[in-house]
Amino acid sequence: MDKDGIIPTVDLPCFFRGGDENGKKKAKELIGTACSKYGFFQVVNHGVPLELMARALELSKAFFEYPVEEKLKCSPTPGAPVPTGYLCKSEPLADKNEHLLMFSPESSFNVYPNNPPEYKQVLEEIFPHFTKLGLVLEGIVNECLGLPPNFLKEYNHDRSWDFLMALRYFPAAETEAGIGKSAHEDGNCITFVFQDEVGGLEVHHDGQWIPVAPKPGVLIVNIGDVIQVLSNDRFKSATHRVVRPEGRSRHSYTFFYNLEGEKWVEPLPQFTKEIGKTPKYRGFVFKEYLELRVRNRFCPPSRPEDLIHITHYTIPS
Ligand SMILES: O=C(O)CCC(=O)C(=O)O
Ligand SMILES: [Fe+2]
Repeated sequence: MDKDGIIPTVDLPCFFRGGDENGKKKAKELIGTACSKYGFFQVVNHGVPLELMARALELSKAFFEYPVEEKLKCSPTPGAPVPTGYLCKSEPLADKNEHLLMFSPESSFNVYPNNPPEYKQVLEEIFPHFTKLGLVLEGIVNECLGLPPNFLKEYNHDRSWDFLMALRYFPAAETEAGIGKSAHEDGNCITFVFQDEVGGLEVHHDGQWIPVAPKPGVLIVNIGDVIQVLSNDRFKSATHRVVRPEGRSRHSYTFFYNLEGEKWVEPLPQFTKEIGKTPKYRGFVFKEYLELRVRNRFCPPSRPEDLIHITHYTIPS
């Protein structure tokens, strides 16, 4: 975040069109600093077609307007790492939103709405653009962390746990706090977000909540807990939340560039013994952490301090 409260924006065309080594170097420097200071940045010229992003938002607005019976036709299939399809979160949960979730178009867990008729096709079309961008940004993060070439790509080679969510946040009433998604950190590797003109995403930095102003076509990128642990806190998984505005719905999409569930996560030797530092986390199997987080979301503990965060694995110093 600059002094004016705007999170850094990075232009990415050099990574898609090749050439321009100077542009690449500049973008990498910006991203490296943003990841260690804030855990958040924004990207433009990211390769995801802008008209597809706009169309996806339009279609999810139409979908979430349908009566609940229609939306429930797209109910979760059991067995997926996280429930796919349509899910509504409202009373008694603090977070008031509804979402539609899908894994990659090849996944047998996906359930799609029949209406609006074009929705499935647009979701299936946009998904691989995020996979591609995830790979590009993972490569940049790999370089910024000074890891051996392709280290993260090889470590995180299985794309079957990546998922995309279309979200609708209910309008807040005049008398309520209007939380749409409570303060949290993302548990995955890298997240992409795009939001409509309503806004509402906020990042916690230096004790303050900083709004991420909506800008059409811009993608917000944030580092998740897995990268924070691997890098032994070199890169930050920042706390963020969504505030619901009064009187109007807010729509967004999030793409979670994830990790396969059986993967072992622990601080890498490059950030511990090779530089004489102690690990800040004990190792864990990724899916165990994910399960604890899913349980948190659907059966929240009565005391907020009992919510599971990555600090669950912290080694006391
Ligand atoms: O809707 C948004 O803008 C962000 C949602 C979010 O933080 C999440 O799904 O983890
Ligand atoms: Fe998040």
